[in-house]
Amino acid sequence: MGFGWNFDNSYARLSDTLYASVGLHPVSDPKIVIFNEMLAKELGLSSDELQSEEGVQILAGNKAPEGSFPMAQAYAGHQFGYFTMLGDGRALLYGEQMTPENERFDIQLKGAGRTPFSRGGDGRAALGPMLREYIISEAMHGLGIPTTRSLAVVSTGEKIIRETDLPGAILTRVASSHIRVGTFQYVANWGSFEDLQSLASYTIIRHYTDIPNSDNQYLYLLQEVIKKQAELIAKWQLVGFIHGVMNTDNMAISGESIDFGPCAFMDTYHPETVFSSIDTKGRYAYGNQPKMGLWNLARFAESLVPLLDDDEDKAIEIAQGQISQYMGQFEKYWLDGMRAKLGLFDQEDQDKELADELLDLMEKNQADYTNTFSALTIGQHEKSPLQGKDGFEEWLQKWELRRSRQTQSIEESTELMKNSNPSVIPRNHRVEEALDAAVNGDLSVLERLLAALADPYDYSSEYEEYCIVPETQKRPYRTFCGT
Ligand SMILES: Nc1ncnc2c1ncn2[C@@H]1O[C@H](COP(=O)(O)OP(=O)(O)OP(=O)(O)O)[C@@H](O)[C@H]1O
Ligand SMILES: [Mg+2]
Repeated sequence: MGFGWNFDNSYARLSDTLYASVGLHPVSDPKIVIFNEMLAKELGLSSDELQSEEGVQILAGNKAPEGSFPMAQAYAGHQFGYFTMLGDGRALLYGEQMTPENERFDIQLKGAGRTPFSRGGDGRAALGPMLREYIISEAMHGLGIPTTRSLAVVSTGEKIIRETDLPGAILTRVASSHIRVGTFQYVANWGSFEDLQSLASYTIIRHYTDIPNSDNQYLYLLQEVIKKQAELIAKWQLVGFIHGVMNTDNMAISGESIDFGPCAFMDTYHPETVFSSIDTKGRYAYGNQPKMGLWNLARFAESLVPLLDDDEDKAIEIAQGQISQYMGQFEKYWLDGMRAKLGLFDQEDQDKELADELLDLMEKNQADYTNTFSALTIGQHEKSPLQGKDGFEEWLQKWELRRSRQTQSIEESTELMKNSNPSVIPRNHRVEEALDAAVNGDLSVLERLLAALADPYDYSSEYEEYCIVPETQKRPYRTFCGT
């Protein structure tokens, strides 16, 4: 039956200032480590073929699939506030697969070798971090959060040199596109006005097709991207996800979460939580994510200025007007999500205060964020990390009174909570445990973790072990980037 490749490479039809076509850099002994059969099916691809000898060659970047157009995309970005030229330095885009449902997805290899944008890097990636991206992206998908996906990880059979020698690997990433805020920054800085116009028009056709008949479609694009990011970052906050490296090159215009380098889920609730070893100032701490989203969107708006009005002052004013909507939108998405987490269908003025009081209690008592909500969900308050803590009883009474004031039954409210509060998240110690075992050749731990993460709102006891917080963390959890 063949692989099922059905490429239509629209990005390659744009100006070649946007990308560099690249050759392949074969690896010596590629082997499949993990493969996502469900995703392959959605893409219209044959799992059997892709896992065959020839398929592995394709997933390793040793042989280009039929109809592909291997390229590295150009982009720039603000990294921890500093602007620089970047581009795919270790990623290779095969092209856009058209699915049986006629949807378009980028098929990209991460870790496929050097490109014209590699600067001093080797273009490679290590097995641990690629499996980590696989786990977290699939966990995000399970949680119902827009995200890039992972089709496969193959080991390369080659060592890569970091602080120590590490096994090399390549991730096949699937994304609705890889257009980033940094792509617009690149074109605004180094491309022509026509390049900017064509990238913006292309983005609208690819991601924002519902465009109304408007005089200024680029203004509409700005509006929609702001809304999508407000919604996305609210979702991150609601599950305690910390991206860790929210540089403008890691913000996708589609509204998908992208680049799961040093990310991690928060266990103990605290707004200042940071896991990334390089984020020494806490720029991308949990509580800063909404405003870093705003900062990035301001950079996006700046890139669009030439398209917003012929008069630059007027264009800047228009851009600022849009950017000023973001925080309000974020707060609305967040509060709507928080109401659902608390089993509330309707709205009362005091709801934000009720949620904030619960978060304060968690912060004061170093309570586990996920387990506090799941204990409320199943109504087993004796299991709550806040049980017996000062002020919790009073809070519970207030919450129960609030719940009883709505027309929906307690059963309906509980159902809403079950669909809004994950019982399973990829806890740091579980992710590390799965990675350790996988790097040492035992994939069973990873496979079980992935099965649990596929259905995180399932409150059956099958995966109970993933809800347990370790008694004491040996040392503060740290994640590392770019390895
Ligand atoms: N080993 C490497 N060799 C060459 N370039 C690299 C390497 N590691 C990272 N880069 C480049 O450094 C920049 C920033 O890296 P970052 O960690 O944000 O991205 P990434 O994880 O490689 O990719 P993505 O954002 O596509 O998930 C990117 O341009 C990336 O291509
Ligand atoms: Mg990146």
